Amino acid sequence: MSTALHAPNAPVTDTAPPRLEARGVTMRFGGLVALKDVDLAVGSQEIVGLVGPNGAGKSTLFAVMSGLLKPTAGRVFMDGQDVTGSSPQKRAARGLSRTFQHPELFSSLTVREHLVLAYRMKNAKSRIWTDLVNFRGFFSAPKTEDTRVDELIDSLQLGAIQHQPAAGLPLGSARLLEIARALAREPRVLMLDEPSSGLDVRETEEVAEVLKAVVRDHGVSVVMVEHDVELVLGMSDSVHVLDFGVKIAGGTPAQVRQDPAVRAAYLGEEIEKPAVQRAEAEIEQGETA
Ligand SMILES: Nc1ncnc2c1ncn2[C@@H]1O[C@H](COP(=O)(O)OP(=O)(O)OP(=O)(O)O)[C@@H](O)[C@H]1O
Repeated sequence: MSTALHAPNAPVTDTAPPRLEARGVTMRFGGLVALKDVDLAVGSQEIVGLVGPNGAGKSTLFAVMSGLLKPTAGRVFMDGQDVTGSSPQKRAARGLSRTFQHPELFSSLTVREHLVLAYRMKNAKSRIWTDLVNFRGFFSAPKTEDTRVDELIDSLQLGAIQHQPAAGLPLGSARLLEIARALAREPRVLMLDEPSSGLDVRETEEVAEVLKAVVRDHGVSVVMVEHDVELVLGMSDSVHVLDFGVKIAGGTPAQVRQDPAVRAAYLGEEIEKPAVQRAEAEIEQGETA
């Protein structure tokens, strides 16, 4: 069964500023330039993929955008508001939610309880502590909370395991739970750190399908760091490629797939030699023969 979810975000017109934007971001760690003058924008209900070889600067850009790191230069904006100096908590209050590469779940709480807790963090903070000492007071939840949690469980296809404790969940389910938990906070932008890490092909496909449905049903924007290039190219509206801290390409998956610099630097393919170079090489070979 699939329940239509109410989109928590008001529709945004085409002229609206990006939901999340990095502008001219440079990050230095001592003498090392981890990011150099990088731009990246995440529009309304857009899926944006960020890829690049190891050490390219993806995690650093993620940290700058989520507020864990303050850039050496450049700015970060949410809906046109400068949030460069804002903490991760303040950005969360503005509608930024993120997952981590290694799901950080409470082993004894059930799948459903994780979502109830996350929902209350956003909507009813004062109830969290009374419920925790009130013998699983989670069960006396108000209707709107139940409805919202049911919607998330349905949307992320967690129904069959909703009463299981997080301990012992397969990694694919744990990742879906992490995404559901991030969505329970009703974000405008969801940042995903390696959503397919450690998953097999079937689980990766499942996560990709669920993510596409999430964007459609929740009206949320997604930006993800991901090593699985095919996954990113297959599901993103736009893809950005970092190499040695520099953004070497950005565009639609088709544009990025064809980009010679990406193919050379990232996909390990040689750029086809221009005709002149080929001719020169042939002459050289002829002379030495
Ligand atoms: N806190 C730090 N202090 C010093 N150098 C750092 C720090 N964080 C990252 N770096 C360096 O910055 C560069 C970019 O690292 P980053 O982790 O952002 O790359 P990445 O693209 O996420 O790599 P990976 O795919 O391996 O996770 C690397 O050379 C890394 O060693």
